[in-house]
Parts: sequence; structure tokens; C-alpha cells
Amino acid sequence: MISVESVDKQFAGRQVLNACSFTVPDGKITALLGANGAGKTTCLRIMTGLLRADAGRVLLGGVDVARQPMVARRQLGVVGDREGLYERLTVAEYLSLFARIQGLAGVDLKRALQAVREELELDDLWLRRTRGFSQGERMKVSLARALVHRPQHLILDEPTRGLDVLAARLLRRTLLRLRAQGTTILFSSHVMSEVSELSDRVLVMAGGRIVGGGSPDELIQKSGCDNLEDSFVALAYGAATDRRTQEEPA
Ligand SMILES: Nc1ncnc2c1ncn2[C@@H]1O[C@H](COP(=O)(O)OP(=O)(O)OP(=O)(O)O)[C@@H](O)[C@H]1O
Repeated sequence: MISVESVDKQFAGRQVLNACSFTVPDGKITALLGANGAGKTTCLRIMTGLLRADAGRVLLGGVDVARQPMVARRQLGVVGDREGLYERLTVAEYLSLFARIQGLAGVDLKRALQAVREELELDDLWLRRTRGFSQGERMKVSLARALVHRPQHLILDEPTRGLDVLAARLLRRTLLRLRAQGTTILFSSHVMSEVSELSDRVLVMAGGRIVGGGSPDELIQKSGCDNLEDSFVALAYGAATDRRTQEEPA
């Protein structure tokens, strides 16, 4: 389980996260939804130890990410902006490097590499250097890097951004398989169809805190709307924006 407890973050005196609190249960897929600038990426970066919170804490399986970053990292896989591939390394070399950093060696290392190679259909890319890789190819390698050490927790920031249909499908299939294996999954997204299809739970973020949560059906019921997108708009943008949207000429 992941617990985010009263996390605050300011940038240049501007409050971006404001006593942000939520939990992500094990063996479920949770989606983090929010308008542009709501604070999702900032929150995910704090959860993955890339950024320090001003106050509050994040626990991954009971481990405080800021106090015990190395222990936390062992049980965490992260898919961020898909940058940070080492362009001079082949996919095999790159994944082997990250698996070793996570403590894998010998037969375990070989098995782990073979498993992600098969799961993420990496045969054609395996011996290529990552320089010039397409968005979809980068996503596959980033996801393989995140999964190679079989972490309990997986955090993904807009993982399907820029992917074609097949790459997005492969990603969704992988997430569903990981959920069946008990992995704790949190992903941010702006794509409502994908959130409806994949998520057991949705968290709606606005103004740096969580303003609503529940299964997609619960959110729809609570908001009195008839689909997830309208429920999200009602929660994230509030009644004023809702009125403005409705007043727009057809
Ligand atoms: N390093 C930084 N320095 C200054 N401001 C920042 C920094 N990182 C984020 N911000 C600001 O914090 C706010 C929240 O940004 P964040 O990237 O977390 O939003 P988001 O919900 O992920 O948005 P999007 O959906 O557009 O990706 C934005 O106003 C952004 O400009």
C-alpha cells in the first residue's frame, strides 16, 4: 500500500500541494486525475523520491520514501517522462544495468531480463541502442526498466501519452496482468476512456489536494452525472466552470 500523508509543496512561494493525502491499495489500479497544473506530477515526483516535500510524508509499504530512499526504491518501479534512457547503451545493456543497481545478479538477473523481454515484446529492440527511439519504443524500455526487479509498487505519469493503439494496448494488458499478480499501481492520465477501462479507483486532484475519490461508478453516482468525464469536470473544476461550460453556445 502507498500512503500519502498531508504533503505540502511550494515553488517560489506558490502552494502547489496543499495537505495532500490519499492511499493507494495493493492489488488494485488507481488513477490520478486532475486538470493541467493541478499538482499530479509534483505529487508523483515526491512519491518516487525525486522531489522533497516541504511537509508531510509518503510511505511505500510502510517505508518512508524520504528517510529510507534506497529501501523504498527496491520496492518501486517508476515510469516518468520516458527521458533518461542512456542512448549509447543497447536495450539489453540498459536493462541489465538497472537490474544490477536493484541488486540482481547471476541466474536471477538472466531470468529477470528474459521475463521483461518477453512480456514487453522487446525482441526487435533488444540489441539496438536507444538513441532515436520512438515514443512507443521509449515507453516499452521505460516500463521494462520499472518492472525488471518485480517491484510491489508501480507509479506511472501519463504512461499512454503519445502512444499508438498497439503500444497503448500492450501497456494496458501489462498493467492488468500486474494487478492480477498483486502489484499496487498508480497512474496519472487525461484519457477518460482509459481511466474507466483500467481503474478500480479514481482520485481527483484539484488545487494540490484530493477533492474526490472512489470507483468510476461511485464517482458518477456521487456527482449525479451520467459519465466519468462530467463527474470529473464537476469535481475538478467546480460549479463555476460547470456553469461556464453549459453556457457556451452550441
Ligand atoms: N520545478 C518547478 N518550479 C516551479 N514551478 C513548478 C515546478 N514544477 C511544477 N511547478 C508548477 O506547479 C504546478 C503543478 O505542476 P504539475 O506538473 O505538478 O501539474 P500536473 O497536474 O502534473 O499538470 P499536467 O496535467 O499539465 O501535467 C504548475 O503550476 C507548475 O507550473
